Amino acid sequence: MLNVICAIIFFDEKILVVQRSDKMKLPLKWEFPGGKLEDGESESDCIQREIMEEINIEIDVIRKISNSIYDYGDFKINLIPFIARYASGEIQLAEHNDYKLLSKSDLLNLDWAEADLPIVAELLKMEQL
Ligand SMILES: Nc1nc2c([nH]c(=O)n2[C@@H]2O[C@H](COP(=O)(O)OP(=O)(O)OP(=O)(O)O)[C@@H](O)[C@H]2O)c(=O)[nH]1
Repeated sequence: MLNVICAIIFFDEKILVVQRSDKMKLPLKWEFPGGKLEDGESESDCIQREIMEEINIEIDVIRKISNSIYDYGDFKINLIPFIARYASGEIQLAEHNDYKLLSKSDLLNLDWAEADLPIVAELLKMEQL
């Protein structure tokens, strides 16, 4: 099983979501930025590294929320989400096709990677960070 860390990054009340490119696995699906945990790496180091590599910004990690295990058929993932706050830098996409800053109530309108759906549902229920 693949351990993937992702970040739900708040810019004030808005949340950053990114769209996979048509050349990636799960083409054009929306997800939270992140990536695979490397051997010996802490989850917190992993998410800060991935966000800098993919989005070019610094974040403050706040806390972990419930993980989501999903079997895509050809691979199975354990998706581990962290709530975070934007700290500094300008968004520049290295791999993704597009991004949006959305309020919580708009999240459900996207075509999400399946593994993200329980995470989006939990986020919608959350009263505060
Ligand atoms: N970063 C990220 N990955 C997710 C999410 N949801 C989800 O199913 N995934 C899947 O987790 C897998 C690992 O993420 P990745 O970004 O490191 O993988 P990748 O396919 O871009 O890289 P690869 O081509 O080297 O395998 C991807 O297949 C991706 O589709 C999510 O919210 N964020």
